[in-house]
Amino acid sequence: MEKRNVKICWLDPEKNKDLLLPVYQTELAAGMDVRAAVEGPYLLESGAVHLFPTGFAVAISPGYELQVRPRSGLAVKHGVTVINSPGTIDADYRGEVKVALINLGKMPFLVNRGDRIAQLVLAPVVQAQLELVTKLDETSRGRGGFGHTGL
Ligand SMILES: O=c1ccn([C@H]2C[C@H](O)[C@@H](COP(=O)(O)OP(=O)(O)OP(=O)(O)O)O2)c(=O)[nH]1
Repeated sequence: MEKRNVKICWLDPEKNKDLLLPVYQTELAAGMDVRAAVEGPYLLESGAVHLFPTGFAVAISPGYELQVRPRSGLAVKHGVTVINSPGTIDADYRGEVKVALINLGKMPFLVNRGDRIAQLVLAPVVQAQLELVTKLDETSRGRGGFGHTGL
């Protein structure tokens, strides 16, 4: 599989030396699991949103983004997901990578330091070059959308 360099650094290496870098759990996994750098256990109440630290920053190649996506196990078993999924880490961002979780489940969810809370997917990006025109070409769909073909 094609690999692309992503520079990563701990923001406070001394404080975070107990944490592991994001890792692909299987050979062909698309996402690297990312761990919570919370200082102690954090209880995410039902219905609550919290921005979790990861303790690291990255530098991605131009033309790529890192997407912050939910882990399906957390979503299905506990209703815990990434509220802005897929979160976008821009190639020019040098701040701490953060994970915004929401607890859509009925029970509070405990996040411990080092828990795998989301996954990061490196994805290519193409910027749109907008061309302002007065009329668009016609298509058979036209303006139909939002279920106009039926459910
Ligand atoms: O889940 C996320 C989403 C974003 N970011 C960081 C990296 C990203 O490059 C930056 C800005 O994200 P975005 O463009 O989605 O946020 P915004 O609300 O539009 O803020 P800004 O005005 O800073 O672009 O915040 C994260 O750490 N985690």
